[in-house]
Amino acid sequence: MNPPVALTIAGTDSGGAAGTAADLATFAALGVHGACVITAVTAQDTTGVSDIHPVPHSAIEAQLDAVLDDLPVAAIKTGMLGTVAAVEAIAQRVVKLSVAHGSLSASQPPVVVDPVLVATSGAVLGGEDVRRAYVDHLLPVATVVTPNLDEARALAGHDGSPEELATQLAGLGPAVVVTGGDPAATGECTDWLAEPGQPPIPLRHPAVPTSNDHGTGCTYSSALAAHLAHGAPLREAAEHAAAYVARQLATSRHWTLGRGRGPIAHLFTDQPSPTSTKETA
Ligand SMILES: Nc1ncnc2c1ncn2[C@@H]1O[C@H](COP(=O)(O)OP(=O)(O)O)[C@@H](O)[C@H]1O
Ligand SMILES: Cc1ncc(COP(=O)(O)OP(=O)(O)O)c(N)n1
Repeated sequence: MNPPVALTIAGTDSGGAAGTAADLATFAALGVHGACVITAVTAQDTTGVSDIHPVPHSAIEAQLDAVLDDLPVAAIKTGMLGTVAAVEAIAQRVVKLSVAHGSLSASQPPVVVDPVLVATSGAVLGGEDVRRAYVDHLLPVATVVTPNLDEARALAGHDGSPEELATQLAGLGPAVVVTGGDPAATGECTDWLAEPGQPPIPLRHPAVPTSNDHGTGCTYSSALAAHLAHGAPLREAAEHAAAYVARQLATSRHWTLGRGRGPIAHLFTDQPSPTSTKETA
């Protein structure tokens, strides 16, 4: 039987921790064939981002055509998009896909949007115009959006508790997982899941004490997309994704790679692949 296919639309990280390196490794670890559309090339290591080179719009469109015209994509994840043109182009593709599949069709691939705006190192990966484009164009057509607390505040346009922000952003149309919590203070992470029209739910798990966490958000959103590609319902997919991230953080916690915040592990772990409920062509 074929594995499900997931597509990541994201930037590269030359240090191999975040971006498409994290996404494709996570897909593979979770039994999903990964395809990728590169939106930007970054010169990046464990200490920060030193250069960003956006991929020309026509090359992004050509990659999207190549993948979507050929492969049976069961889930899409977006990471660093970097420019307004890229955000708008992806939003238009999602609308086109929903028209092609019929908006209520179960075969419409879920779209996980990780609204990458600022890296943990402080590097700006999407400016104010990009933030606006997410709110106006991509969030309304996404299945689920996975901002960390800073990104949720930026998207909502004000400070607030994670549950308030999750509820507000879910009002734009997608389900929302505001990730993170305050692991250093509480020893626990709380991700808030809000589905449109429903009260937000806290998803709690123990925090792994580590500073090797570069790529954590990318790994989480890819794991979420992988579980959705296997046919898991959203809450279950979110819980499995957090468990996967915790296991990978535990694997890399004593590593001494690089001078800054080291990478989350992308090595294969002994976690069994999820059972797929989807058949693919
Ligand atoms: N120290 C940690 N231990 C366990 N899980 C963590 C830890 N830090 C973050 N997570 C989890 O990783 C996922 C991504 O969260 P987050 O760190 O907020 O992403 P980002 O890298 O975008 O800031 C969430 O499920 C969050 O709860
Ligand atoms: C190319 C690229 N995409 C996304 C990120 C952000 O990564 P994330 O996993 O959200 O968090 P940090 O790596 O910043 O801790 C990135 N840095 N590069």
